[in-house]
Amino acid sequence: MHPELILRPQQMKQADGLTVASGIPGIELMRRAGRAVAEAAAKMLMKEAHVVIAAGPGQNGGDGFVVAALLAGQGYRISLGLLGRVEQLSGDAVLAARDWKGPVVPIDSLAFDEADLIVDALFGTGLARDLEGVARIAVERMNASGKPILAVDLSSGIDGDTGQVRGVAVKANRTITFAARKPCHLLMPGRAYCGDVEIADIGIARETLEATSGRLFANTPSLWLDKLPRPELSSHKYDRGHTLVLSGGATRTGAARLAARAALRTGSGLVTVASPPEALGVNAAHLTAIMLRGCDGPEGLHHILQDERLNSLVLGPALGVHSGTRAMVAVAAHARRSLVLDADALTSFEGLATEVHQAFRHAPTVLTPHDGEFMRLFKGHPDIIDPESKIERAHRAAAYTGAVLVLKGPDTVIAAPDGRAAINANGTPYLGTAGSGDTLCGIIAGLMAQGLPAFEAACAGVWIHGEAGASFGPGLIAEDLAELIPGVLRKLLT
Ligand SMILES: NC(=O)C1=CN([C@@H]2O[C@H](COP(=O)(O)OP(=O)(O)OC[C@H]3O[C@@H](n4cnc5c(N)ncnc54)[C@H](O)[C@@H]3O)[C@@H](O)[C@H]2O)[C@@H](O)CC1
Ligand SMILES: Nc1ncnc2c1ncn2[C@@H]1O[C@H](COP(=O)(O)OP(=O)(O)O)[C@@H](O)[C@H]1O
Ligand SMILES: [K+]
Repeated sequence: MHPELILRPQQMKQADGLTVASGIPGIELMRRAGRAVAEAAAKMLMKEAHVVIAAGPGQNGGDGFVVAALLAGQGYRISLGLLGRVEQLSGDAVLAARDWKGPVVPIDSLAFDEADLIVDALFGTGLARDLEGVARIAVERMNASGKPILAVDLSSGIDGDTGQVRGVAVKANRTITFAARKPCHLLMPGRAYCGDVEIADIGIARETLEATSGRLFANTPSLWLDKLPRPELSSHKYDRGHTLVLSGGATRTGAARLAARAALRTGSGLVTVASPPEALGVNAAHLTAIMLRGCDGPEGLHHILQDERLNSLVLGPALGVHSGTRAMVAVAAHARRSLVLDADALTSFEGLATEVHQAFRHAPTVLTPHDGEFMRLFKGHPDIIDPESKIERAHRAAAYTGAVLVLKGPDTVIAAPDGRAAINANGTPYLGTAGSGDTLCGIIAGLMAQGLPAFEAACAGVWIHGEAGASFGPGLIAEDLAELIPGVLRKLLT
């Protein structure tokens, strides 16, 4: 299985162009695109149903004309409204419009609430500004109709690159996109606006997509499954790594134990919680398979790390926001072990991002901020926090720090300093529960302990975490997550 490539709108345009240059005319691509949409529409419809098609001024509108002609040929009743005038069409849309022999009405005279199905062919990847005036009203009327909506390529009003709403956007039930998904199909809120997304093959070769894509992927197992650790017959626990998780003080120990248990469940051969002296008692009372060591501040950590077998560290959950935590991070980075930094380890650097500039380029390091932690860490760095694209923000932060960035949320983006990135979409809102992020740290560290490189460990960790949460659903608490990991791994590995 190849990893699923995600193409940004500009790259898709380039892939279209290369395909045309290779001998497939643009109108042929458009006919194939329209046919895929018409087939999907037909499956949603009863005989002689009424289909209302909203066509835009560009090539997305051209697809709409193809759909109209094909569905009319199959006996469906078609109303087609155009934003703009037929004489203003350009490119392949001119040819597509000629295939449609029925009337073309102004878009504001379409009766969306009389439709059995609305086909949204207003805008696709060429959306260039916020929707206003007639276009905006048309989208608002489509949404208000309550009728099922099938979007062509993407929901009109959604920015293909960022997934953001440009003024207003169509709430589609389904989307048929072409050749590859675009970032907006995975990033929020675009993912919610596009509904169920299906990729239609219109004859653009995999090599063409590879040549134009910028190493952006959907985070699915095909991206990392071949690298997932599988213990060999002869292997013992010392071959499977040793994860060290730093605990907070006596009243803040749960986060470390959640991470530690997740690392153990993910297959780290050994896991140790390193605890401040005053919290040893409470940690001891709650740990069984996981080992425990006293660790007094940065010097304590430095001392423990003399043991070379400790090859993967988690620092941050409930560690406290202060200079001591910054000093621990410095010790850990200097020790050049695999490292996951989260929560307080990130927030302790609020406004001090220059201290982590290129700090992590020497060893596999993963930073796992949610949006709030990200904004705090990179405060004063508009070049990193201002881009509208979440992918761009993660890319820039990864390049700045030398670490793999896991920018969390319903659309977690994982970006490596070398330019690779993946968008995750398998989670569930039930993962938004106290301690869920601590568990994620443990999964990623546990995978790195077993030798997975940082980017693959981060991607696999985010996916496994998402899958575990989704398999449980309502009532999920962080304690459940570690216990759900074996079920997810079993499906992946057998
Ligand atoms: N041969 C081709 O060119 C193919 C094109 N395809 C379709 O073409 C689409 C991309 O076509 P385009 O690049 O023409 O882009 P779009 O059709 O998405 O939109 C561009 C048009 O909308 C106008 N526009 C942009 N933002 C606007 C706004 N806010 N309000 C009003 N007007 C606005 C632009 O001036 C331009 O006329 C894809 O999404 C896909 O559906 C597919 O059929 C595959 C083949
Ligand atoms: N709506 C959602 N859909 C999918 N995943 C989510 C959603 N909300 C939160 N998550 C995930 O849950 C985890 C929460 O982590 P975090 O915010 O650090 O919580 P905590 O600090 O309480 O552990 C992250 O992995 C995040 O991606
Ligand atoms: K559309």
